[in-house]
Amino acid sequence: MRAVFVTATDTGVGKTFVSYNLALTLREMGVKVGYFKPIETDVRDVPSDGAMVCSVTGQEVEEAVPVRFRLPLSPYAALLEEGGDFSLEELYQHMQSLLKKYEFLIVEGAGGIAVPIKKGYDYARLAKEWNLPVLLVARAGLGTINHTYLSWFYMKTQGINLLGIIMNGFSGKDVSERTNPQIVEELTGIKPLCLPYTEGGELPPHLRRSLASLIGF
Ligand SMILES: Nc1ncnc2c1ncn2[C@@H]1O[C@H](COP(=O)(O)OP(=O)(O)OP(=O)(O)O)[C@@H](O)[C@H]1O
Ligand SMILES: C[C@H](N)[C@H](N)CCCCCC(=O)O
Ligand SMILES: [Mg+2]
Repeated sequence: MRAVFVTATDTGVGKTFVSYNLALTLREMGVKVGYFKPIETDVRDVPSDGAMVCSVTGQEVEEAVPVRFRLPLSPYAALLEEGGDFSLEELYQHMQSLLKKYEFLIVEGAGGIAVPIKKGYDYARLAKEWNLPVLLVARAGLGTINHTYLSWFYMKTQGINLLGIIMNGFSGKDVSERTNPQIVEELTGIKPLCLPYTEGGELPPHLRRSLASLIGF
């Protein structure tokens, strides 16, 4: 496996947090790791997701995030609102060039797995057509059962290779956190990796190693 697609049950769930910690771990393991966020929205000057993970991989943000939009929207909505266009084929070719340059590539979506990139084309279709195995990031607390199950079920219908489910941001303040992991496992058959809310954004080494083991390192 030379790449992974990091998706989520929604926006703001921790895809970049997970990508950052994965990149850190692979770099520490001596792996030449790259990051690719094909499209980033909500960009004023420098793409924040790209800047965050490129601070670890050492890439130019321009290489990691080729398509940017200003408004905080899905890529498709941003196209409708801001105009312009981009080629999915060119983005795929860019990924191929990055796969030649790096030993492992972390690819991040925008928002959740069903977010539209163009009319009739969402991130599930991109992951499938780009032949990328997937990590699903989910929230830890109340509401995550529904979101996680729906995302898992949708990916199953699309024939996506789901490597793991990461439940992210355990705070100990939400009573549902006690049972959510068990219920998600019962519903999906996948034992989730549970990550705590972590000030500063860098997980402790043992949890970063658990993350890396999900992608075979
Ligand atoms: N486990 C965590 N501990 C502490 N802060 C976290 C954790 N996970 C995510 N965050 C913070 O929550 C916010 C949202 O996380 P993140 O940016 O990774 O979401 P995302 O899924 O990448 O969102 P988008 O769809 O915009 O790409 C960020 O400020 C991030 O630093
Ligand atoms: C702007 C945000 N940070 C993400 N990049 C895009 C989230 C799109 C969500 C679309 C939706 O699910 O309604
Ligand atoms: Mg992100």
